[in-house]
Amino acid sequence: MPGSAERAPSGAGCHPDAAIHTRALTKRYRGGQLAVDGLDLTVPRGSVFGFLGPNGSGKTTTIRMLMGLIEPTSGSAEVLGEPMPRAGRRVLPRVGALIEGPALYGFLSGRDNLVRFDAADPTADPRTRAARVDAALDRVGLVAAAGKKARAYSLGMKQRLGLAAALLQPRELLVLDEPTNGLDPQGMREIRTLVRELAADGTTVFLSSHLLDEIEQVCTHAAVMAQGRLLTQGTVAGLASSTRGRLAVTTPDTSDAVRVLKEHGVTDLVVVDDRVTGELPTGEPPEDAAPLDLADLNAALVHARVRVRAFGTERASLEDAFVALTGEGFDVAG
Ligand SMILES: Nc1ncnc2c1ncn2[C@@H]1O[C@H](COP(=O)(O)OP(=O)(O)OP(=O)(O)O)[C@@H](O)[C@H]1O
Repeated sequence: MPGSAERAPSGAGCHPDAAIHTRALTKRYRGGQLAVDGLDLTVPRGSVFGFLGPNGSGKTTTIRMLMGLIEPTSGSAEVLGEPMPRAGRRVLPRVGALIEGPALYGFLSGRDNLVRFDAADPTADPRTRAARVDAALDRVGLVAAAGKKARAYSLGMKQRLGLAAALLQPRELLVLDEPTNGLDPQGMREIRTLVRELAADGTTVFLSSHLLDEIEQVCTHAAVMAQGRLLTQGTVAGLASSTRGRLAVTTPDTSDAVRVLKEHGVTDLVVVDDRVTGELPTGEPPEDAAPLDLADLNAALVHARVRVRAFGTERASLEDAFVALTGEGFDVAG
């Protein structure tokens, strides 16, 4: 189906290296709302992929299409190399999902909730159920609280129990919709640690968030959505480095510093009080390290007898990248 506005370089067909691959995926709700507009998304296997966008940008709608919960209006989606929703019965057992909070029975203990989830899975052998449940509780750090009623759990514990349910079977892909939404900082940290651990075991994790900070802390890759459209996707380091940090030098010898920096190709120099900032020459900085010539630059300043109090780059964040992409801050209501 050759579309008109395709940007993905690869042709149609199977994408075995991608955990998720969509092509021109579009959802228009019955009321006319275009929630997802021509989405070309590629989530590499083994990545921790952050699906980022303000409220209402189409993240949940995308996830619901990927999981076969709603039909796309047009376009296609592959999950673990298989077309969705068509191959749902084959694909979904290999995917653990936590969407819009877990459905828990408050009057049951954490352990009994998991027993109930496991029993609802026709492929799960009842003879090994207890071992599976214990392993899942252990995985999310809920062994000590396993006997407590779920309604007495904190929100973070409930999220962890939901994750445990998703982890009763080995999964190739975890899809988490806003997993830290509503959690306190401690709960957020716990979920992030868990995501990192799961990813370290080789599970691909696809998580949506409206928190840039969170994506930056746990994700290797990210895609940025706004108003149903994909603004960009790539490695987190790459996205941030496309908005490079400025060089900043603190010195009492500002005019000498400006001269030396200019000689070394630094541009757009600005002096404010005892601080000189400028754009580093565009070389080919490695994705996640400081540009190569930083040490030489520092040495050159010292050699020219510029007294340097502080020297470094102001690190560009994903937030800077987002602002550069959209020209606006991140807290945009949908
Ligand atoms: N069932 C629905 N019927 C009509 N419009 C909908 C429906 N669900 C979502 N929308 C609209 O589609 C757009 C995208 O919503 P979606 O929930 O996918 O965004 P989101 O990025 O996940 O945001 P949030 O984090 O707030 O859930 C919004 O404008 C929303 O109002």
